[in-house]
Amino acid sequence: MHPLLVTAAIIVHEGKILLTKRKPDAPYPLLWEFPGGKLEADEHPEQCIVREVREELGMEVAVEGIYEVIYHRYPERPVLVLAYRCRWLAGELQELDVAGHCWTPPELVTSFALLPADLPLAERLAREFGNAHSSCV
Ligand SMILES: Nc1nc2c([nH]c(=O)n2[C@H]2C[C@H](O)[C@@H](COP(=O)(O)OP(=O)(O)OP(=O)(O)O)O2)c(=O)[nH]1
Ligand SMILES: [Mg+2]
Repeated sequence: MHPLLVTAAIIVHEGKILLTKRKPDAPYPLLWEFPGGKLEADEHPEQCIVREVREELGMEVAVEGIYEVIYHRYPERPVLVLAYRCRWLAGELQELDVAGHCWTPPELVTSFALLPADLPLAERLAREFGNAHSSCV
């Protein structure tokens, strides 16, 4: 089966990363994830992530670049998650279409009850951002 195409936003602000909680009535309820969602027909993935962050949180973001591409097999179907680094430009954060949010230090992302596809992403964030100030030789 072809994977579902999904975009996700890695938003780093003041050294913390934004995680959102999935709504109780969504698939995989109440798990934590990076804001984002499914690519629509004829939509560029970078437009998709900007739209999803706006719809879910009311925030305007700029896409800085691709961070990671994750292929994961869920029991129902595989997904291909395009995770983009994004910068918060404007707009107050509002929980418009999420059940909660948390700004978390990069090294703690792995301790959240995340969607399974996001684990490698969380580990990479902890490695690359978490010890950025203490691992220089
Ligand atoms: N948004 C998001 N989805 C993810 C992540 N990791 C991951 O496996 N997914 C999966 C879960 C879902 O199967 C799919 C995206 O679902 P979604 O529920 O966010 O899609 P959406 O925002 O378009 O929601 P809707 O319009 O169907 O309500 O991708 C992630 O970090 N962020
Ligand atoms: Mg979503």
